[in-house]
Amino acid sequence: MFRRRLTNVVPAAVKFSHQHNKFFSVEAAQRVAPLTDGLVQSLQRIVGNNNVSQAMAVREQHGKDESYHVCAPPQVVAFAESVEQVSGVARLCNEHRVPLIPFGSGTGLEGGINAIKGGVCLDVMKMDKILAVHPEDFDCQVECGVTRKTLNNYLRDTGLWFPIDPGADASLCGMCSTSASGTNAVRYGTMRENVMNMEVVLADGRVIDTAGKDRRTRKTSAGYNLTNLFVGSEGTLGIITKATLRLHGIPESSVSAVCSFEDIQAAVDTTVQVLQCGIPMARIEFLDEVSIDACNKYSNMDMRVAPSLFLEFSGSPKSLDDNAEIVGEIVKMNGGSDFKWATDVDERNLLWKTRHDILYACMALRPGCKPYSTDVCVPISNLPKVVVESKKYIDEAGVIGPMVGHVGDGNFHVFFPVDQSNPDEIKTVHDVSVKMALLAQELDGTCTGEHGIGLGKRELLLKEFGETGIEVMQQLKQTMDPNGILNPGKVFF
Ligand SMILES: Cc1cc2c(cc1C)N(C[C@H](O)[C@H](O)[C@H](O)COP(=O)(O)OP(=O)(O)OC[C@H]1O[C@@H](n3cnc4c(N)ncnc43)[C@H](O)[C@@H]1O)c1[nH]c(=O)[nH]c(=O)c1N2
Ligand SMILES: CC(C)CC(=O)C(=O)O
Ligand SMILES: [Mn+2]
Repeated sequence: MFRRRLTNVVPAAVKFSHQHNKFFSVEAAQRVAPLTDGLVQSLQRIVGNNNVSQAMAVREQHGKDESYHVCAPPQVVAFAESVEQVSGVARLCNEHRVPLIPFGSGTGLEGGINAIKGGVCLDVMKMDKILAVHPEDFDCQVECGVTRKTLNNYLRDTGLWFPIDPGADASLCGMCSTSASGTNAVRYGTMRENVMNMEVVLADGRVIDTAGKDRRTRKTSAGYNLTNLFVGSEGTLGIITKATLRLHGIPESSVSAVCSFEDIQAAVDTTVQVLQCGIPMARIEFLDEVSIDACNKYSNMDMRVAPSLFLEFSGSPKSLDDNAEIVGEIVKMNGGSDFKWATDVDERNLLWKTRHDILYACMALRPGCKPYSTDVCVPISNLPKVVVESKKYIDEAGVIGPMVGHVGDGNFHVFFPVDQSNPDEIKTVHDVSVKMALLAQELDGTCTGEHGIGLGKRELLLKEFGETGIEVMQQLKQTMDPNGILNPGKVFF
């Protein structure tokens, strides 16, 4: 049979292995078996001719996310329009032992969609229907391509919203697959707490509902928790085609504020004390002085350039006043000042848009660079130590590393703007990132609170779980995907 060779044109790139402390080229990992014309034709039969593309521009667009990980294009991109098509593509790839990579909105930060072993990228964004909203039960069901902003626009007149808010307008099933969260997690939890059920296509094309068909209960004791097995599985165990999500009532009133501190210790101590007092914060986000400076420039703001907290209170007007007063006292006790209140909706939206755009503000500090981001999360009482030590690591390494954090969850990020083509630079920031993660792990924390493992944190996962823990995960993977077709090379080596 005639075989067409689809070469993977991958820019010279490096992948760092700290186990062996050396660099090796991603290109080596990219030498993959060619796809047959027959397989491409079968794909066209399943999803339609117009939904299969081998154009280089389309492949490159699907071979990278928003991070510094170098583009690794799939050999072909297929666009699915129904669960039957997703199932057909999975069955085909499984029969032919071809890698299959689910693709949402491509906003991930750990190289989760990069096709490091070639294969078929399955873009599911055309499956974008909001299937049901049950306002009386506070839940809804969406197809995988619906984004969080589309859902919230749709819900606008219901008095309900879906609060999980990664800065990007990500697909809701991509968010399930990375266990995403954001600035509202301190009040509403992460994707884990807000997904009730999912329809998932398995590697061999079978379709399951993780909590049983049409189940949408607040609680369940029925069998194993398959829903939470798939949340955070990063496309390695199945393709999520629908999600049933919890909704929440829009609070009666909200007010936001910014306040600043002399040093980062004071800002983070304030956070810990506020939470320990049991104040039900709607949001509490930390930005260091480098981030504030970047925001001022990018978002045209005039905040004092100092370590700061962005706060939000919500609830009844009376509870807002009471809580804001207590927090004000704690801020003052820690030497904080310069409270700026945002009461009307436009002012509040501007403040949170500034926060959500921070990645782009920080990237503007070094135009042309890409973000390498850290994501450690620790028990709240250990947060001050990890933040302060991390700042020292950044300063010692002499790199640009703005810090921002969902500190109410014990989670924060450093964004390093890096030149993707400079291995020395990547190694320098990687070393800082590993030191931070090891410290967090030592202090009962995790290397990733919300971005996932992808390509970038596989060795840290081994550290976090130990060999037996990883072995159990690999046994699960082997059971569910015996031919290893689903997003190979992610989460584990
Ligand atoms: C500016 C900005 C700001 C933020 C963030 C990004 C950016 C660009 N993020 C990260 C990102 O938005 C988050 O990881 C999303 O969950 C990714 O969703 P996508 O749909 O883009 O998945 P994307 O397409 O990038 O895929 C990510 C992973 O999920 C898998 N996948 C995607 N769809 C799937 C499906 N239907 N079934 C199975 N697997 C699937 C992919 O294979 C891949 O492994 C983030 N995150 C966060 O948690 N908190 C934050 O604060 C932010 N902030
Ligand atoms: C670190 C990032 C790039 C995005 C993020 O998670 C955030 O802004 O909170
Ligand atoms: Mn974040």
